[in-house]
Amino acid sequence: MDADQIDEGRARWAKRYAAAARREADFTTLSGLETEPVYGPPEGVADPRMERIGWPGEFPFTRGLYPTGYRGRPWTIRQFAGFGNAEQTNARYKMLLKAGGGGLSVAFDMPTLMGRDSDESASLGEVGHCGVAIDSTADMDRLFAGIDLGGVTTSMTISGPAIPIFCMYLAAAERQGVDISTLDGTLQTDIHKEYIAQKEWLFPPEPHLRLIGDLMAYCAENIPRYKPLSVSGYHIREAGSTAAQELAFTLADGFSYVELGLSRGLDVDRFAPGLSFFFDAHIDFFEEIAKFRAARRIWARWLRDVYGAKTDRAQWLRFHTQTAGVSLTAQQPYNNVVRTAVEALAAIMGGTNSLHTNALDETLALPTDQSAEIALRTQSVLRDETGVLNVADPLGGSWYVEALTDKIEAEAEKIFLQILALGGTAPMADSAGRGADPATAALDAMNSDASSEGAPRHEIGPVTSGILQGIEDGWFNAEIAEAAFTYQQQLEDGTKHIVGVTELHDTVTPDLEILRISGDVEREQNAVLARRRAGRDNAAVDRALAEIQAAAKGTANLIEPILAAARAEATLGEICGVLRVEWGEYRETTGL
Ligand SMILES: C[C@H](C(=O)O)C(=O)SCCNC(=O)CCNC(=O)[C@H](O)C(C)(C)COP(=O)(O)OP(=O)(O)OC[C@H]1O[C@@H](n2cnc3c(N)ncnc32)[C@H](O)[C@@H]1OP(=O)(O)O
Repeated sequence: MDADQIDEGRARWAKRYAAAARREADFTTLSGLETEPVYGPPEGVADPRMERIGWPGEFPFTRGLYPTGYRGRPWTIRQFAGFGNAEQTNARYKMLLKAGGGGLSVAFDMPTLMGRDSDESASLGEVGHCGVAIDSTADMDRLFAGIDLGGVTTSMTISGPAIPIFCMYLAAAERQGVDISTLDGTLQTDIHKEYIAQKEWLFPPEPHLRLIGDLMAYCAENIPRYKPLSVSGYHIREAGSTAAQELAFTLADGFSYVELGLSRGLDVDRFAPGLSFFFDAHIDFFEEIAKFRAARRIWARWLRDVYGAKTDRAQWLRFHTQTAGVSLTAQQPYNNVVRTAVEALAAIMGGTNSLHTNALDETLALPTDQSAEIALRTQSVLRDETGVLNVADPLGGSWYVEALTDKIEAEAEKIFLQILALGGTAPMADSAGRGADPATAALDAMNSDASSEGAPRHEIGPVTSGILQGIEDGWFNAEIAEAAFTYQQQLEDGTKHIVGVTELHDTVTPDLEILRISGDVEREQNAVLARRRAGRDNAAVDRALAEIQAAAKGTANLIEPILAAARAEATLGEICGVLRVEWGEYRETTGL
């Protein structure tokens, strides 16, 4: 880019910055030096990289979504939490909010994640262990008692039974007197990553995608601020992928949800702002920063050029980050505070919108009050003491970070080509012999005759076709397993290191006191559930379940009937049970 174009860009940014809302705060260094809100190439100097780097707040958003960076608003401190019963978790939420948490994030227990009631035999021994047990709307009432759902953004981490849980949340908000059309928050809902990595699905992919399409349509129409999807790379990375695989698989999943929205006739500028993302912040500081910056750039380009999004908001990639659970060690666990701080700093340098910092004991159990407080304060220290809020994208222009951002983007594009090929889209090199561009190939496929022979599944989108085929073939599993195996070998042959595990074993650190969940939680939850079933209007529940069944057999949007069932205190197991009968359960093909 020549010097004039760069200077025009700087002037454009300065205008937007001046017009944007900013916090009144001190943005000098610790010793009082003034800082600029953003730095760029010296005036009058050309830089060919600027096409890809740009300025904060404008396409391709490599440097962030806002001209003000964190001067406008710091990231949201959003600590993922849930354990035991709804009252115990409610107390933890109040503690987190009092201690400076900016938003809520619900961790559900395994029976809830699998769409089962606490008193089903499959739930035995699991109730309240890895999160909170939610059986029906009354549990949501208890979970958020004393917390105004109209005044807080809540993220709910659940994908298989996301829709019934969402409906219970809406019903609980209604009971608080909140106008549900004003709700803001995020539901994970990302079923692709369940098949690819986390393995908590209920049904085969097609009915799950139908449910997600129903949810996207419902939210775009009725709850415009709500984010019905948090497209998640976290679990892909934690399962052992590389950074580039995490980036590529996650963005491809995101493209697939865009294709789903388009296939339902929805307006991309209306529904795309509801797609948010969730990434891992692993321990390689610079690689992670590059990954986050590349993510924004790739997403903006595909949304504009392939899927036709016109507004900034529809081109924005907004993301939550969690520090890498898999990088924590049971050995010398206090070192985990250091790892988490470095990973959190990478997320911040990468411009995360929301952040969870892991607690030092999370590799052993759910956090205690004390370890949860240290995790939260790790973010407070970074935010309030280190000066990271002063400058947008402070590493932008670094030779290393920009080169790594380009490299990881190129790696992701190679993977997009593989995914497209799995779905039957065969991108061609251009006439000049340059490599195939996956975005162009996807666009061509989108525009091709959907019903033409040899274009399998293009009616659902070229990326979706590839993902579904990759899931069916076990391709994603195999790719992730291969990457995990390579890393494990590198640890064993001494190429890579983990302090306290592969080296430096001696320690004076005693064992940690960890949080243990009493078996009483399960017994009490089951007793409460039995009383609730006996006390509700069972005829109304039966009617609501029959409505769900009828809608599932046809094509009507399922949100309203599931919401009616949630209002009637139908349980999660009952709602999912009806759908299991209609749609069956998914069994994966495994293979390495
Ligand atoms: C591992 C574990 C497991 O598997 O068990 C998990 O999955 S845990 C998974 C846990 N997952 C999560 O917690 C997901 C969390 N995700 C989210 O909260 C969301 O989807 C998010 C990433 C978009 C973040 O939403 P948020 O509300 O916290 O933050 P936002 O970035 O949207 O900012 C809030 C508002 O401030 C505005 N805003 C922000 N920064 C600026 C700025 N500099 N200038 C002007 N306005 C600004 C935004 O546009 C928005 O307003 P407006 O709305 O008007 O634009």
